[in-house]
Amino acid sequence: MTIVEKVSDFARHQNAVVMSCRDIVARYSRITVVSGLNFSLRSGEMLAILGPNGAGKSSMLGSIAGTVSGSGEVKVKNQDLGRMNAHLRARNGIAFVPERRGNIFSTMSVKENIDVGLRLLPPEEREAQRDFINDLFPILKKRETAMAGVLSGGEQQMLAIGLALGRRPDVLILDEPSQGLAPAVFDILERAFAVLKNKGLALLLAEQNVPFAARIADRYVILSQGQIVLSGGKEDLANPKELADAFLGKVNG
Ligand SMILES: Nc1ncnc2c1ncn2[C@@H]1O[C@H](COP(=O)(O)OP(=O)(O)OP(=O)(O)O)[C@@H](O)[C@H]1O
Repeated sequence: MTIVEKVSDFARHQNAVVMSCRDIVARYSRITVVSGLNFSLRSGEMLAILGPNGAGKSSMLGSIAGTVSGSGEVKVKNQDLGRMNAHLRARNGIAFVPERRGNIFSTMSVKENIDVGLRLLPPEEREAQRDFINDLFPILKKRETAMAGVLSGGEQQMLAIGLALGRRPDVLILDEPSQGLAPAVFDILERAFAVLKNKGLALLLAEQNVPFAARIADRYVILSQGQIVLSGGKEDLANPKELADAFLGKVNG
């Protein structure tokens, strides 16, 4: 491949739709809390799902990742994962970092946690992916023998993301990664997300922290009572306070 072909191949790859979701529904028993959500996500793009407590962000992400009951089409690279369980969705390109780093194993070491993520990769590819994760978050290498449960909140969040990246996903779904973290950690996460976007990952982020989302997201939707009430792009995200005010106004009626 010539350099020109390589560059245009990269550009094509950057623009490709990686995930498309249609008619996403989330429910608990017979109560529907999210319905009729439609969106798509391109390679190298981050979509932020904004909204207050109880808007349905976690339920929406859970329905897409397969951890919350629901329905809808969840296409990743043109394969519909919508009827698969969470485990199969994970094998087919979706990595999910739940709220409060709920995917990490606190009584296992940092290295053992990363091993859990890597186990779905062919053995010969695991060390390169481990190196990638350690380059993204060097603290994970430094603390590899520490128990996950003794890490700081920020370190745990990095581990949760590192674990999720182990299987080299196409889509990384993050539920409020900034929650409870020191602002210094925001910088580390922002840099890491930029690297992941450059690599062509598609990122779906639920956040209540609008200024944090505005630093890294390319587009946003605002969720209220389980429905998208507003959507927009970088131009609105450049003014996170206005957006937060507008969305609180909207949500509050
Ligand atoms: N396990 C559950 N059983 C029943 N209802 C639930 C359950 N989890 C969430 N809900 C309800 O679903 C609705 C959406 O909640 P969800 O947690 O998805 O919102 P959210 O936007 O993620 O808010 P938060 O930021 O507080 O997590 C709320 O009315 C909530 O009470």
